[in-house]
Amino acid sequence: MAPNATTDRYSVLLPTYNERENLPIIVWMLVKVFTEHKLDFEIIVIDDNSPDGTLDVAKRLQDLYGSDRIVLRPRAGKLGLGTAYVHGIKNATGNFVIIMDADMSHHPKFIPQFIQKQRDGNCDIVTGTRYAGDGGVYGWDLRRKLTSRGANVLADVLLSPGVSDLTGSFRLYKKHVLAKIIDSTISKGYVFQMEMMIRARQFDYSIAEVPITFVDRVYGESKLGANEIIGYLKGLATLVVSV
Ligand SMILES: Nc1nc2c(ncn2[C@@H]2O[C@H](COP(=O)(O)OP(=O)(O)O[C@H]3O[C@H](CO)[C@@H](O)[C@H](O)[C@@H]3O)[C@@H](O)[C@H]2O)c(=O)[nH]1
Ligand SMILES: [Mg+2]
Repeated sequence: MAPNATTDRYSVLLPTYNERENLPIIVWMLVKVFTEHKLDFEIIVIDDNSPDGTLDVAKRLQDLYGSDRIVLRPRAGKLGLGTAYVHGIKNATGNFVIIMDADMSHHPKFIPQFIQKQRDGNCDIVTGTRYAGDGGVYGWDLRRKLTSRGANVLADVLLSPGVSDLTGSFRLYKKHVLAKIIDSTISKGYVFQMEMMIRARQFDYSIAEVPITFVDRVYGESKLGANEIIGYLKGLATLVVSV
């Protein structure tokens, strides 16, 4: 079902590190979806001084689409995914914030479903899930599938927040809800997404799920290396002790 037009504004946070091929395509897809559904939006690009010149591409997109639609929030170096969201939300003008990857693994076609779901239940958070309903993952090798499943199961067993995809990062938040959750988080890297759900449950925010298909990137490479996996495990251990 397509959401109706309202005065709502959606701020999309796109963290980028070496995404020069992907950025123009994802931005075009986002503009198309929001325009077709007559929804007000801005796209905030948080680039960490990518060596491949992603920021130059972002500047050209800003010239093309306008600075009310494309907002640049660059940082001086690679400071991690968790803090990129924190940085990106600072000047967000929407009353809703959508967090998603810039490499098209998160397809903008799901956004109207997120919005409809949010409106149906006036939910605080809508989270995409690869691990319920029609959700799924395409293009990952067995090692990556096991890593993702393992990370989810481990977090679920240790912290039980009742969300089927704890490490997913395609989500819609009421902005004041996201700001409050961010204020209470301690994680810096990929574990940030998981901690967000734990904090949301602690604050008793309502969370709805939308099944999504996650398709592995075509251009560029994942930044989730061994260091991030070790960081995830350390972050999880810290959370288990602290919550
Ligand atoms: N600014 C910034 N962006 C970053 C950084 N690290 C990664 N990104 C951006 O964050 C997005 C996700 O990074 P990927 O490297 O493509 O992640 P992935 O391996 O596909 O992992 C996906 O699945 C994980 C769970 O299984 C998720 O936890 C993760 O968020 C992501 O959705 C991309 O847009 C990428 O450019 C960073 O340090 N800084
Ligand atoms: Mg990716």
